[in-house]
Amino acid sequence: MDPVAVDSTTVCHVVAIPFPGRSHINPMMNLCKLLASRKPDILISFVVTEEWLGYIKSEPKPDCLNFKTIPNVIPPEHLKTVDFPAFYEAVMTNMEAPFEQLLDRLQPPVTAIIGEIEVRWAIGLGIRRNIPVAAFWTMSAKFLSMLYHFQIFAQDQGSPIDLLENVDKIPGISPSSVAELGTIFQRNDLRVLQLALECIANVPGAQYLLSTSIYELEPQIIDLLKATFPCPIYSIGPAIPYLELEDRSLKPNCGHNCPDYIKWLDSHPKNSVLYISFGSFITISSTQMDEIAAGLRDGGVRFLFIARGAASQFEDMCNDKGLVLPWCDQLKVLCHPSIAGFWTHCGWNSTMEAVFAGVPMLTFPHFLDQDSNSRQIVEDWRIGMLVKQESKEDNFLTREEIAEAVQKFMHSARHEDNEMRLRARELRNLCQPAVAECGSSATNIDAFVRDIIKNNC
Ligand SMILES: O=c1ccn([C@@H]2O[C@H](COP(=O)(O)OP(=O)(O)O[C@H]3O[C@H](CO)[C@@H](O)[C@H](O)[C@H]3O)[C@@H](O)[C@H]2O)c(=O)[nH]1
Repeated sequence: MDPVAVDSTTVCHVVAIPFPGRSHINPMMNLCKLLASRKPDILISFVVTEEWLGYIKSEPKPDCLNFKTIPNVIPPEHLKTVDFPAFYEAVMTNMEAPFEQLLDRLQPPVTAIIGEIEVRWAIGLGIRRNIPVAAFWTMSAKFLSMLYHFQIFAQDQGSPIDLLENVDKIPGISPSSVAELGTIFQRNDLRVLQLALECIANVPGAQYLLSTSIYELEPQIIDLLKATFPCPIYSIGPAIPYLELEDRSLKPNCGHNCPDYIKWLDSHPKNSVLYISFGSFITISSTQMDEIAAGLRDGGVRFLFIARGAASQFEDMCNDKGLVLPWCDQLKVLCHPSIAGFWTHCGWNSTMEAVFAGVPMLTFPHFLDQDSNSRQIVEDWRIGMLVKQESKEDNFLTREEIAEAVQKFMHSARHEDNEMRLRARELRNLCQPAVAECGSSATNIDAFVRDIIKNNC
């Protein structure tokens, strides 16, 4: 890595420490790019493991941002989902010491830390070292509020799952969200939830809280969080790569530099393609993947399917109807005019990208916050439909169910005057101005930069 160039205009040295995972590193990097775009003389050290540096070192980054590494003290990426609770635990326990040693070596001295909330030790370390911490949350404001109020309520009361069975009211949580918490506790590993609650319990020790939501999207919840936490809260979302949408090589009809999948999208009519991706983290069983492939074929809709490691297995199913790829530039795909809808697992980054692009969603939640995001999409914002009303144990879809669901969804999503599509456009028109000059998120980013410089640099 290049030594950091520090010149006389450097005013502030911020260290960013994301949770090691694509859907955490991406929004943290997007936040850093936003900070750099508003204040190019800020100095940012972006800390990842050596393994992660290998994945991201060639990605574009602002000049004021430098990658810094700690050793690979956690299990490798390819083993992450084999035992996620053990991976999560390792992040909580193994990364702090090497991070602190790195902190001692960084020059000029660090003036603020942007620490992801799920990196449990970041806030405590900041308190111990007298370095202010901005706690960074990569999920919805609603999910943060639910978990925070639940852990306050649950303190010293035994097993959370037993607690939820006998309660219909928890201060700060609406009765419908208490029911949602029940589903979340049933569907997820209790060790992971326990660790997530421990992380969230630390938030009141932070000097600042950065939310990747947009104020206009969750105004009441963000106001509730402001009344709950002692520190200032800045909703700066969406933390997605909208600054890069201007890249000519990924626009429709962009000529010879264009990736083949954008050319393929260019060749199809407006609102005609279903985009399918289940994020960077969850593993879909091979049996379920086979059903998805067969259901898409039988459903007869045009699709672009991101199958990650399994992509090569499904190429044969495509004929002239679809394209299967391991990965793509998701926001650019979602913003392409030929995309009619997005079949998603409801990760928060994907949700925000679809909202930003004004694309309706077919929801298929699996893990942690995804049930809650799905409810927001389908019930609160009315910009999507659930792929199947699943029972508590069964989140499996047959090919017949898939064929029927994608046909029904596409029938609605492709029509300009369909209510779900109109609502998605309305929400886009509410959210895109937030990132424009003087919009709520742009104003909050400026306020955050001003505050950390005024208070800490
Ligand atoms: O072909 C692809 C597919 C995905 N992505 C990106 O991968 C990320 C996926 O993130 P997300 O939609 O949040 O899904 P997960 O990877 O599953 O995210 C985990 O982390 C999120 C943030 O904490 C949680 O909301 C999710 O539930 C959790 O599974 C996004 O930045 C996408 O743009 C691509 O760039 N190309």
